[in-house]
Amino acid sequence: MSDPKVTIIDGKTVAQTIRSEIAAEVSRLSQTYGKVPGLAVVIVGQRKDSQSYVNMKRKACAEVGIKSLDFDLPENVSESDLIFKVHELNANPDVHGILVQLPLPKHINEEKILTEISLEKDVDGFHPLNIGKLAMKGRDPLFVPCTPKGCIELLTRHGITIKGKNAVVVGRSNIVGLPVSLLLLKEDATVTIVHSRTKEPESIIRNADIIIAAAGQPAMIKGSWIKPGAAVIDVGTNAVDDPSKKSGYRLVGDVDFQEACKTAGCITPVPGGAGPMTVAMLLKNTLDGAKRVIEC
Ligand SMILES: NC(=O)C1=CN([C@@H]2O[C@H](COP(=O)(O)OP(=O)(O)OC[C@H]3O[C@@H](n4cnc5c(N)ncnc54)[C@H](OP(=O)(O)O)[C@@H]3O)[C@@H](O)[C@H]2O)C=CC1
Ligand SMILES: Nc1nc(=O)c2c([nH]1)NC[C@@H]1CN(c3ccc(C(=O)N[C@@H](CCC(=O)O)C(=O)O)cc3)C=[N+]21
Repeated sequence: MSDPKVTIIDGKTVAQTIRSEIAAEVSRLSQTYGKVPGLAVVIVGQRKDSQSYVNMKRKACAEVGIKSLDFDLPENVSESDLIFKVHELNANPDVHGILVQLPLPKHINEEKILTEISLEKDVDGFHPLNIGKLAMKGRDPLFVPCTPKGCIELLTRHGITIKGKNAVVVGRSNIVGLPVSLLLLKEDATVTIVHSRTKEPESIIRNADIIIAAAGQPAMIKGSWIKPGAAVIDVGTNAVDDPSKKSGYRLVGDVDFQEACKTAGCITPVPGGAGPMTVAMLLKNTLDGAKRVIEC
């Protein structure tokens, strides 16, 4: 049993609310201008997890009225053919957002591909210039990466103040840990980043008012590492074997959820926390990108 004082942050419900708001805006655009936002999703190869994420995005687009265009390229596609595809999408006026699903196969230079995506269509917010602006004081990127944006949205929609708080981010990847740290800093938190070389992570995490876990390590953060009352956003999405499930696995976060519920003030579950928010923020970024073009 969890402590009755803990609030479970229901990302699925918040995401659903945001999706309804987006659907209303899409319908307004469609009625006023006869145009709808378009999202192009490029996927290279047959990774099962990538296919499943892309399916979720496709379904979410359909639900809010965003037109989704899917491009499945073979695992052995050349870097130049992938760049050609990106350029084609950059030039396509029906496309307002371009997402190239990561990770890419080893023979393709990820940085090169992400740099080729038009800044105005970079709905993942992974273009180096968008990330650079996120890192700089007084600059605003055109797009903020979806998972980090979703984490902040979950905190603010639950009335959790970020300003002046000690925030600890576990992980420093380009797609989650680093951008969420930059975003928390922009929101005036005091930010510490824990990574695989950090000595004594427990004592650092124990000092956190806000914990963002994005290490990809199942249940590595124990209940005893959490300061009483802390807000915990668990981005980790780890598949662990579970023979009792039809799929043979279940998803767990980076935080030991059962234990953490005894100490945390509020916490996101996995699944149903940060994941659905990522998809909602992708739709929001696509809508915002489309509005900049359609309403100009
Ligand atoms: N819910 C969602 O929307 C999303 C969920 N995810 C999930 O989030 C998790 C992280 O993803 P991603 O950022 O892409 O992963 P990466 O593997 O790219 O990065 C993991 C980061 O965690 C650090 N790390 C690894 N082990 C430890 C440890 N024992 N202690 C402290 N830090 C550690 C690594 O440190 P170092 O840099 O030193 O190697 C690295 O910075 C995964 O479970 C992924 O599935 C990811 C994207 C979106
Ligand atoms: N260019 C790019 N952009 C990304 O944003 C991106 C990417 N590449 N590569 C992979 C990661 C991972 N990611 C997730 C999105 C949604 C859920 C999600 O909705 N998860 C559900 C569960 C899903 C399930 O049941 O399988 C949940 O947590 O409730 C998870 C993970 C986006 N990523």
